[in-house]
Amino acid sequence: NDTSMQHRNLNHMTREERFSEAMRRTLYALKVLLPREGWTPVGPEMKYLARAIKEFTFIIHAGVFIPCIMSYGTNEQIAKWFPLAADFRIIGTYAQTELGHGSFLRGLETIATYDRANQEFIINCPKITAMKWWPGDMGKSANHVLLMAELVIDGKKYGMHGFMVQIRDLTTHEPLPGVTVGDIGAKLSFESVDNGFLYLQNVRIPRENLLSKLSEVHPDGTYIKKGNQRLMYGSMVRVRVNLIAHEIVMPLAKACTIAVRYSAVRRQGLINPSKEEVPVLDYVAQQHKLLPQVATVFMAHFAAKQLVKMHHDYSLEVEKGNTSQLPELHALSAGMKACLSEQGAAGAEIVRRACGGHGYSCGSGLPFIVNRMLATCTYEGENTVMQLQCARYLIKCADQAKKDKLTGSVWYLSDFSNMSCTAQTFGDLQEPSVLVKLHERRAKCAVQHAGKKMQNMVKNGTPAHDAWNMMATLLINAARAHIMQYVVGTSVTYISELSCSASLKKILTQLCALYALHNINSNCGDFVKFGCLTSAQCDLAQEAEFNLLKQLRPDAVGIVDSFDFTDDILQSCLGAYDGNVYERLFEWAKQAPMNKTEVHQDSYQYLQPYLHEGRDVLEGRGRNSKL
Ligand SMILES: CCCCCCCCCCCCC/C=C/C(=O)SCCNC(=O)CCNC(=O)[C@H](O)C(C)(C)COP(=O)(O)OP(=O)(O)OC[C@H]1O[C@@H](n2cnc3c(N)ncnc32)[C@H](O)[C@@H]1OP(=O)(O)O
Ligand SMILES: Cc1cc2nc3c(=O)[nH]c(=O)nc-3n(C[C@H](O)[C@H](O)[C@H](O)COP(=O)(O)OP(=O)(O)OC[C@H]3O[C@@H](n4cnc5c(N)ncnc54)[C@H](O)[C@@H]3O)c2cc1C
Repeated sequence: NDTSMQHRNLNHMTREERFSEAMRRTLYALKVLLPREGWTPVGPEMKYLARAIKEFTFIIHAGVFIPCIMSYGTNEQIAKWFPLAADFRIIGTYAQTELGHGSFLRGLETIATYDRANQEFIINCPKITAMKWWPGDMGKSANHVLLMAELVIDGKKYGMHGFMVQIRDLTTHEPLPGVTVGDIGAKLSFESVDNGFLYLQNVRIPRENLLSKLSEVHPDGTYIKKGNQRLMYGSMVRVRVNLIAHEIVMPLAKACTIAVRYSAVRRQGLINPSKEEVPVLDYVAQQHKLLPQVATVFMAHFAAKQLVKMHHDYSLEVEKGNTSQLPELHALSAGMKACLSEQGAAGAEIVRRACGGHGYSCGSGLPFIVNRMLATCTYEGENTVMQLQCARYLIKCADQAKKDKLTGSVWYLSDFSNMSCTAQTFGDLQEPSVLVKLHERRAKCAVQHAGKKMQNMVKNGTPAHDAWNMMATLLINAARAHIMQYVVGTSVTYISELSCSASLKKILTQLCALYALHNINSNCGDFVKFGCLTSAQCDLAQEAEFNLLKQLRPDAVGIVDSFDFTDDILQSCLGAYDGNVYERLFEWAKQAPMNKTEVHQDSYQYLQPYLHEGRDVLEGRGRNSKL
């Protein structure tokens, strides 16, 4: 109810207005509105905030830069920079991606050369492709960066390290000497974020600005490794784990709320010719578009909770020096981020399209969500690259499964029990345990299939790296299959352990079965190819899905209402709680800047001569038409 937090209509604002409005609102919320324990905003307001603000600023500052200080800094460095960053007295970003490289980190070209005489690092972008490009909050907001650069001592390269680099004056906010920085221009979404470019030429920083939890450089230039160097990639793992809830589950839930509510209101066409027009939600085709996406919200939410818990447990172990969980966590977080962002972004577009013409209007609130979700497929690890990282781990585990009993998320790779499906009715295929087994078997076969193909190629003389490249599509499919079995399995477990009413558990179980069956029916080639299902059982799987659509239809609106988004959060003429779609659309359109005046003078000047000629002809004064 705080008017300072109410959204102005984003579609009627310029990019610069949105940039400064997001900054005003973010700072107001984080520094004025929210109770804080130390730096962390706490209490129910924080949860509301994460749902409420359509356009944050300082996502990277809060979500990446500060956590990196904690992960890569020594206690002294944390004591120095954390309080400043936590209180927004310095604004930072995570500057890793370059104009020439984003996925292949070993190809990054920015270098930090140690100058022993002055005990400083000299930072350089040796050529244009080395310029940092994309980091959020960097173009106009940040005055510091956590710069990921190649450490060089006496000509020897030591790999990517993190350096704290000040880029703007703390009084004037002007770029410092040797710093060229700015905004990279208009993007598909994130209009309020100043993703930036940063060109550094002979910028000097003190030796103490190398974040030294994992390695350090002594004054004489001696390099000391202090821990598992893979922990340098830790910030990306943490963001991948956290972004699923914030940037995939939440936006998809908003899109589903809008589309399901609108579909319950929008009447179009007849099912029974003798009856009146029906709400489009009565069409099974519409249910088939919307309800599996609603199910995805819940299943992704349950799986993400499990992954966050796994990351938390791993973090506690790392504090004790045990990094043994890192490979599995990296593979799972990379795979989950890739597969759920792919599903989420595709799902948001499916439900947008299901709203017809008005789904194409920004007044629906859907283009904003769809465009923003598309970015999740690219940032924090491009999806293909992430799926291949996941597959790399699975192939290794499949080899190990031949001699060891595996545990954790890959346990099923060493399960050699009979996994054939005995389902005789579509009801059998709605059973959670049957659906879990089917997904495990499909994943196991997909991993083994990809591995076998590569082994055969290598046996026939193909170099391993070429076999890997040529089988990439099978490896990506194996990664997807692995994640799907993880999502279905964790969701079934989560729901079974949930203490809630029987009616709620029934709905959640139906949604879980719908998610699993939709995945089976969308990938039935794999399920038949790997002997998981017969062709007749595939027919049953389709029947099972359609039956669930029918069962869930009466509760569809109630289910999305349970996401509890206010109208101000949704900012949607189609998804408002009162269902007054047409009045809201008309009101919204009238507020558009284009309608500030009845006549748009700038364009009228071009049209005027022709209109006047037309007027004269119609009033009998003009010359005949040239035509
Ligand atoms: C209010 C706040 C809320 C916060 C919520 C979050 C909101 C988020 C909003 C999001 C806003 C956008 C933010 C975007 C930020 C960014 O995009 S930051 C930049 C992201 N960039 C990347 O992710 C780069 C991706 N590339 C890589 O990670 C690496 O290049 C690679 C692909 C992994 C390859 O690296 P390389 O060193 O070449 O490795 P390999 O040879 O393939 O493997 C070597 C071994 O290392 C293991 N490994 C690789 N990565 C990791 C890791 N992250 N963790 C642990 N281990 C890793 C890999 O498995 C190999 O192991 P072995 O098989 O045992 O050899
Ligand atoms: C909205 C947004 C915000 C961002 N914020 C930040 C930030 O704050 N900080 C930051 O450092 N970066 C940020 N990034 C950059 C982001 O991390 C990179 O864009 C991302 O890692 C992808 O790298 P790339 O752009 O080099 O793509 P590329 O890797 O060049 O991808 C191009 C194509 O090559 C393919 N490809 C690449 N490598 C392989 C491979 N090994 N095998 C098979 N195919 C491959 C990819 O699949 C893709 O199809 C942001 C990006 C976006 C879009």
